[in-house]
Amino acid sequence: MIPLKMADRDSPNINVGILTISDSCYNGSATDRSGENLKHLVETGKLIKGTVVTKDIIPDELDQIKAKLLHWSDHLKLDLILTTGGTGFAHRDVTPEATKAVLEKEAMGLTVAMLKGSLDITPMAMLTRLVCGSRGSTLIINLPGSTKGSSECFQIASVAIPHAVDLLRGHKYQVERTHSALQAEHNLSQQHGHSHGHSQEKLHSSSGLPRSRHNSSGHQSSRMSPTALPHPPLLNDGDKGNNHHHHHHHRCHAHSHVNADQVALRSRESPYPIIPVKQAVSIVLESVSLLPVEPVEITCALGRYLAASVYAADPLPPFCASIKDGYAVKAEDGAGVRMVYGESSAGDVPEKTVTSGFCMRINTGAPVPNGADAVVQVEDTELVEASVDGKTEIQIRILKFPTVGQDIRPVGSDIEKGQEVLSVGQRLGPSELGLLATVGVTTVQCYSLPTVGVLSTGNELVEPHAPLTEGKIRDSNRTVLLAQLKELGVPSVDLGIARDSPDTLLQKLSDAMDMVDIVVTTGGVSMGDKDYLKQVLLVDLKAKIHFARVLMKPGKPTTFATLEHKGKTKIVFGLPGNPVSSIVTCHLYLVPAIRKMSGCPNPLGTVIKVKVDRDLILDPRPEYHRASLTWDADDATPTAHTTGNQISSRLLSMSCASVLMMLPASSPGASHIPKGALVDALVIGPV
Ligand SMILES: Nc1nc2c(c(=O)[nH]1)N[C@H]1C(S)=C(S)[C@@H](COP(=O)(O)OP(=O)(O)OC[C@H]3O[C@@H](n4cnc5c(N)ncnc54)[C@H](O)[C@@H]3O)O[C@H]1N2
Ligand code: MOO
Ligand SMILES: [Mg+2]
Repeated sequence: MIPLKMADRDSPNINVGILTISDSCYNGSATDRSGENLKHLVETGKLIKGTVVTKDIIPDELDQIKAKLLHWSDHLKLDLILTTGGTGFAHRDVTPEATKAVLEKEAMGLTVAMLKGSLDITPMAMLTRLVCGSRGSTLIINLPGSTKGSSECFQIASVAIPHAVDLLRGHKYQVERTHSALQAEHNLSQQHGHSHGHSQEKLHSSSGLPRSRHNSSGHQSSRMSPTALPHPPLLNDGDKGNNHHHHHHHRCHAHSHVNADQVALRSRESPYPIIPVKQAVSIVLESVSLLPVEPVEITCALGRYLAASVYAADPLPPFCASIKDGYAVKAEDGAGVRMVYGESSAGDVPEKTVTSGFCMRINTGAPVPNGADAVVQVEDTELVEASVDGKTEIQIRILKFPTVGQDIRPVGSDIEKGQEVLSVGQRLGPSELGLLATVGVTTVQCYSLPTVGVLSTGNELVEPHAPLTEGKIRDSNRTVLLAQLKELGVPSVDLGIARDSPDTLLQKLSDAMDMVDIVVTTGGVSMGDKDYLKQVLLVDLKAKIHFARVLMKPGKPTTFATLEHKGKTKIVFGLPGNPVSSIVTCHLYLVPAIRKMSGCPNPLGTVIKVKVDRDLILDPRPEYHRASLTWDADDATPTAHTTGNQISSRLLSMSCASVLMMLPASSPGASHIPKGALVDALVIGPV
């Protein structure tokens, strides 16, 4: 029996590619059971803590195998490639040969361990020709083609994989440290040196480290120079309203290991499966956790969620209080004439007692004097006799027979002593803050708020105030997202604009990780050769990409990742760059995530039924169609008015939109929604 080793929870996440090499699987005459099984084994996390970043099936062709291995190791910078198939003695079996051709270092130990383990199971194992080794920081392991054989061998190898991956990564950092030192030295000698870009180029040659063919951007440069940390951007307090500043002209000292120059080799199909919105939302909500509890002053607590119930220490009212302006009487005296004997006004303590035949003038909120058991409102009385100067009443007549307790609030009738007035998970709106004030609780335990960094990406972007030169457009996404965060009351950090370069992205993201819990980027997540975000997340930041495509319109390339930074889990939302796509996905994923982290027990937005005001043609993807609402006087259901052309670049389609109509995907039987039909709509703004 092969011992099963559980994946170490603290070990780093391993980015895995699974390559099935088989003519018959490739041409469809066989199903790829082995590849699917390996994927499953990785995903269950029992053997290694890994993510299957990509999976492919190719024929037993030497050149194709080599090209794929090169691409996955040099371009995708995977930690681990598992191949299955093509390792036998058949004429077409060339996987070991292709693997050998790309390896820089062979790992005989892995091969021998797998062979030994397999021989214990079947002597036929002696016919396998598995090759293992490393290329750059990628570990490549050949596994047999059979499901049983490949899973047995993978189990054996898995014991050593995390450590091997660590070593391969560690090697990289060690070289990086050398480079950092060289760069620091270089910076000193240059004093006020030129552009960092040039100095780095120079360093590559002066460091004496080779710039090899397949590691052109790989092993010889620093991730971050310790000598020139950029200024931190401004932290915006959720409710301070100063969130439109950021630092320009960051000097970029990070060096990404993403290979940016192999455009021709980029994937032509996204390796990420398209998942339904519901699943994407679940993944997001499962991946984020409640933030720690902190004491919050009542003056800063608007919009926060309570982490501890609040109880009343005193009853309210604390004394029997009058509900009306009138006279405190003894009910048993009935209607008729009374002598007016003094006054109880709010804030004072009545000194006299009401006795039979007497009453006391009283105001709303004033304590009911001893002896009185009812209040008669002034409207139900008439004046019988006033003092000569008209300043006081001497006698009045009660016109209606009073009942005991009439117009009196007994002690604790609004809030009992010890009563729970606010419970865990409640959002502190204005009224809830009032309750806190009422019960005299000026500091409450609330869940902390996440700090959210907002980064725009794109070479085409300029600041809204900057002149528009040719080929440029103004960055609107950042303004929208920062405003959205302000509306939610969460602190934000304006991370500015990142150029479409892996180095800049890495720099901005690395800087952000120290400052924020969540980074929201827009742009650079689709299929373009300059869409680097996912690669930087995977390769440089060792992030786990939970999903990168969602079946929705707009918002298809929405990307969600988590990464470990200094012992904390950081959340990254890579929203699509199209202005409408970024807003819609912000409402669907970011806002619920923020709500959950801040302690909101039901983080999903409100969905209502709306009536469509015209025929709507359905899209092949489920669509989030923007609309404004009106109400007809005699109809409880609002009518939804489309905001017009729904193309995801058209920001005007968001203007005045208070709901996103959630239209289903078209199907052969249903191509449109008829005028007057009811559809679900997510409320996204004031209605
Ligand atoms: N070959 C494919 N191309 C595209 C696909 C696809 O599946 N295959 N998906 C399309 C979809 S859907 C979307 S949405 C976009 C998403 O693109 P990215 O997230 O990579 O964003 P960019 O390419 O950087 O920009 C897209 C678009 O948005 C404008 N933009 C970007 N940032 C801003 C900003 N801050 N303010 C205003 N406008 C911004 C940018 O100029 C582009 O026009 O990809 C499709 N392509
Ligand atoms: O899905 Mo993209 O978001 O069309 O616009
Ligand atoms: Mg793009």
